[in-house]
Amino acid sequence: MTVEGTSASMPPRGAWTSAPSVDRSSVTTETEGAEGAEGIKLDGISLTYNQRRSPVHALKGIDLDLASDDFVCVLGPSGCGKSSLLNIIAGYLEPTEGSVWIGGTEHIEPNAQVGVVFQHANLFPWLTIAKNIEFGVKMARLPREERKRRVDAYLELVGLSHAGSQLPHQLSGGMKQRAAIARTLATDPSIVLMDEPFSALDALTRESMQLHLRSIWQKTRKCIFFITHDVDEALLLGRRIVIMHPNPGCIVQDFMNPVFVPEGEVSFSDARAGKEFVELRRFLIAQIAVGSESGSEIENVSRSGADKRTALL
Ligand SMILES: Nc1ncnc2c1ncn2[C@@H]1O[C@H](COP(=O)(O)OP(=O)(O)OP(=O)(O)O)[C@@H](O)[C@H]1O
Repeated sequence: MTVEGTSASMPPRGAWTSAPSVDRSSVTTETEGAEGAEGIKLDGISLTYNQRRSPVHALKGIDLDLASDDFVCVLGPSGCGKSSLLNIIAGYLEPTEGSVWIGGTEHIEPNAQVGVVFQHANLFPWLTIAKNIEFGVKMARLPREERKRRVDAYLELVGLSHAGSQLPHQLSGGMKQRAAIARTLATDPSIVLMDEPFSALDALTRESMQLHLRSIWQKTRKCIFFITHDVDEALLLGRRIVIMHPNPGCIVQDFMNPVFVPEGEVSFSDARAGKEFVELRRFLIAQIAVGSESGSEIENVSRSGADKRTALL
């Protein structure tokens, strides 16, 4: 596949979705969500925030089908509605129009099927890492042995078996974020929503977290909806990539990632150096820039992700 220069013109859709390096056999292409698959189906989602001065049309006509084992990375300029969409899938926000289907059931409020990981770990500072992870599992009212088994399993999965008895302040930023991921996964959600989970980490820790997450996904095969501003991160992690544009927020690209590298095949640094990776990165940056220009009006009034979440919760 060749992506020319930094032109934002779209390549033929077929060339992106039939990339030979990607196995689409388990990816939902039909509207399975409403019929019983455990993925997500977004059906005509629109969202308008009713501000006092003028309404903000944050999302319009979003249709998306995700398979139960999809790892989709969502890219787009600030203010294009990524977090709003995540909050709707989580059940924190009600869409103005449209519906969310998970496992054949309309999803209208937060429940244990959907786990969320935010930019900051938000661990309880007075609980050990093991107790933090156990917290969500306790809510599920599982027997004590099962809780312990889960906590141990998820500590191991995120590489924190040695740190279960420590308090959050004794851990590095990356370890805290791994603990937050373990806490979410331990409740066994079928869908994991991640809103820029690594953006507060330094470059080295971030890469190590990316490796961890890819490995976790390959072991658990959960459906992951991952928002990022980092094009490289999307290309390294996402088996599928969605690009949104603002004003109002909509999906302009949705394709299987032709440069996705399964664990153990090529290192991230080798993957990044690949010709196709470089061309695709350039193309995606240009795509995002086009959205950024068309959405400059919205961008000016965009509030920080943290503010919005505080306002919502
Ligand atoms: N609670 C709110 N009230 C009013 N407008 C909001 C609210 N939350 C978000 N918006 C607006 O909705 C639009 C989409 O915002 P959203 O946060 O979903 O975008 P985003 O792509 O996640 O942005 P970023 O990448 O900066 O986090 C923006 O114009 C934003 O200002």
